[in-house]
Amino acid sequence: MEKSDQPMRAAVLTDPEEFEIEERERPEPDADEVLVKIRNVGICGSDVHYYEHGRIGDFVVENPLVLGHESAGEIVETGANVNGFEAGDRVTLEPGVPCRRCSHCKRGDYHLCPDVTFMATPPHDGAFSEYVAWPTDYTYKLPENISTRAGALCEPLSVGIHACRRGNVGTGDTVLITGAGPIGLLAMEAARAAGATDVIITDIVQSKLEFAKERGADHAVNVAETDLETAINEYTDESGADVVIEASGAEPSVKSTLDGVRRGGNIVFVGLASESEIPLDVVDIINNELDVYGSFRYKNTYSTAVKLLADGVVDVEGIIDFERGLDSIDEAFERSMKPDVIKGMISVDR
Ligand SMILES: NC(=O)c1ccc[n+]([C@@H]2O[C@H](COP(=O)([O-])OP(=O)(O)OC[C@H]3O[C@@H](n4cnc5c(N)ncnc54)[C@H](O)[C@@H]3O)[C@@H](O)[C@H]2O)c1
Ligand SMILES: C[C@@H](O)[C@H](N)C(=O)O
Repeated sequence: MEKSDQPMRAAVLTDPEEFEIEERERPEPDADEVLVKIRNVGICGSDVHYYEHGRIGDFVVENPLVLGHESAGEIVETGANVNGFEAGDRVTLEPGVPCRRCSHCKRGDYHLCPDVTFMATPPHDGAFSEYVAWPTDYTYKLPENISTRAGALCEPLSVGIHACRRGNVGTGDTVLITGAGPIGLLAMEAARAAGATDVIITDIVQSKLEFAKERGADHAVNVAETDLETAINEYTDESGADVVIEASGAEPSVKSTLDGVRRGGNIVFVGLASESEIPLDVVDIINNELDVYGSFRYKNTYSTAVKLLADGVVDVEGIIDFERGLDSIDEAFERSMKPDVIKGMISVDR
């Protein structure tokens, strides 16, 4: 067991586009918590957004903040009441911890808890640091065959799994995924795991579409050059996709979901558009009896993500473009802003 009276290093966002590596007190695990030595943390688009703009909507970085919510590492200490976990266990951390008492939590919709503490969402610190103390009920063991790099990406995979569950993706389905970023690509993995036999993916960056095809998309449509409806009609014998998962957050893409879905099909909105009000043809939704779902974060997906990874049903590590140590976090964030980059990974003890 490591000594817990030593300080730790953390990358702290002190100003827009400025990290400082600070020495901080190492957290003490509470009775129901484990202390985790963080190994890997993925860089998410929301981290990059806070880095660039200092805010996402109503969430404003008012005080220095540790970013990072896609994390995995190794337990080094356990709280007094902890059972079932021990030092040396490699784990992934679900970043949202709810109150466990409100009506949403009690209904099982803990991801909708208004008092959730979500890593790297102001004012709560995230995981770009050497240690994090975390409650065991939001901590998941990684079997031997899952790396902590992959374990960290249980987070965006969870977003994909939840979106597929919301859209009821099933065996033999044709799924249209708009946006081939990390969320779109991992939604594709989740859709395949749920039984989708045909996946059509769109983007406006050709290299991302080529990458999506290498990763198994049946068709990749560059919607900057090709009309989506025409392409979908061609690939689905005029019927449309059973499920559309909007994972770009781009306004034209949000609108085009109605062109891609079949009559009676499902649309799942995952991507967060910069404009929250986007006109959609309600008569079209009624006449075609479409089911339209919002998909917010996830619930009860981490165990599934770990099982899918352990069984080799999904791949997440393949989306990592580059890996950097904590000291190179500025460079990693600058690089993550380039449009052809999919996923940067911080390896804390690199
Ligand atoms: N609902 C949730 O819980 C949740 C969770 C995580 C992320 N998100 C959101 O999901 C979206 C995707 O996340 P990401 O990390 O993959 O982002 P990303 O920016 O890496 O990927 C978005 C992709 O969409 C592409 N794109 C842009 N315009 C397009 C268009 N008109 N048609 C098709 N593709 C287009 C971009 O080129 C990019 O490849 C973001 O809006 C993010 O904020 C939502
Ligand atoms: C769910 C998570 O990946 C997302 N970026 C959020 O902050 O809500």
